[in-house]
Amino acid sequence: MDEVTIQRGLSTHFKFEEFKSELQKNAVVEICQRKNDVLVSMPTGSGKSLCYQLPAVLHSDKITIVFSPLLALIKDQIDHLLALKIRAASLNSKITKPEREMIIADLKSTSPNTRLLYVTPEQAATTTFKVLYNNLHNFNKLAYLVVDEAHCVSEWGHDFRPHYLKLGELRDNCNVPCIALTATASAEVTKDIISNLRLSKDHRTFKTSCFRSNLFYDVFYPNMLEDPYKHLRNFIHECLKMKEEESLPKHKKSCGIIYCRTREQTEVLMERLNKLGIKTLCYHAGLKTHERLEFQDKWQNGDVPVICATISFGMGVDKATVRFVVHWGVPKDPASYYQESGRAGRDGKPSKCRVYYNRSDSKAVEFHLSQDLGRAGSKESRKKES
Ligand SMILES: Nc1ncnc2c1ncn2[C@@H]1O[C@H](COP(=O)(O)OP(=O)(O)OP(=O)(O)O)[C@@H](O)[C@H]1O
Repeated sequence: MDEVTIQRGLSTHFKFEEFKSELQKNAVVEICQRKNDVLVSMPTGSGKSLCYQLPAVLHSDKITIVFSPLLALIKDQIDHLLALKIRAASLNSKITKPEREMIIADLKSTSPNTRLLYVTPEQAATTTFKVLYNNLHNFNKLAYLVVDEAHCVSEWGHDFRPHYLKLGELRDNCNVPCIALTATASAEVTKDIISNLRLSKDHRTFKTSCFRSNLFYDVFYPNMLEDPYKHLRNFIHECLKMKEEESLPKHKKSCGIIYCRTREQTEVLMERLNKLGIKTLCYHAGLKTHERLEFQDKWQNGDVPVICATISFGMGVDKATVRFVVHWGVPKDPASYYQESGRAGRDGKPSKCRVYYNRSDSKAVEFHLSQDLGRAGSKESRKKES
């Protein structure tokens, strides 16, 4: 496939006049050739999804299967693609029987309209999926197998998911190129991705440093501050360029996320900030579904600029104008912190990431470290045994 066709596809289907980076372009061009397996390791917000979505759309006679870890993430991707009039679907427990039947009928037809099919690794392990997959493979209808958040295949990854390991089995006797994508892959994780997903020896890698030059990080100790809540309010004013008497930023889209460790913390902090004149909502798994959707919508539309959330908020949140990410308490581990703070500044503009770190948090850090060390130890001993 030539570069002119690819460039035209970028503007026709995705409405972008140029690639976000040279690396994004090179990855897309390589993937479009369908010759090799490809590993894409690029920072949060760098446009990894386009690396497989554009090639998937350009191979208009085939289907791309995307393995993705979370239904919320899948929903977000599908909504985005449907808005661009790209046929994408997902087989999961949340869809109705008629919807499922319609998707399967299309996938079984001689010329399916579906370009991208999203499934979780757990769904990929079901018999229904395997039958469908074999059928598509045998009739040469598959363009790519895409593994999003590929670090989940590795026990060294911060997000290890045992079902991800089984995805490698789908690649046995399969000649469809595999595209693995991740934002956070250490050398160990990269090794595991390559071996667990059985990437070919001559696979191509498109990797860039995880450094985000527009993000500015700092740490404050609440114990040493006169009033941590006012300190946070001043930080919000500064990041959103708000004056004290204003309750909304001038740029309606400017906003921020405050990650808290517990549901209760999100509510307490929301209340405090509202009292201090900052319009704030909360988001956690304890809210009713309709409340969660409503609150996320209000934040997404810019009606409320700040959201206090547990880490369940974030995966799939793709708002370009997040000007700050605060951790009200210590993050779980460095890789999670990179992912979560990476929600900031996706439009490339300067943005801030701040941790408010309590001395008591060090106990939580020690606990997580000892868990990680335990995991690393058991992995080493399993390696020795095998
Ligand atoms: N060529 C492009 N030009 C302009 N914007 C782009 C381009 N490609 C992607 N984007 C936009 O960049 C943003 C980030 O893209 P995407 O969600 O794919 O990032 P990501 O690398 O998957 O990040 P994460 O790992 O955090 O999920 C999206 O809003 C997307 O529409």
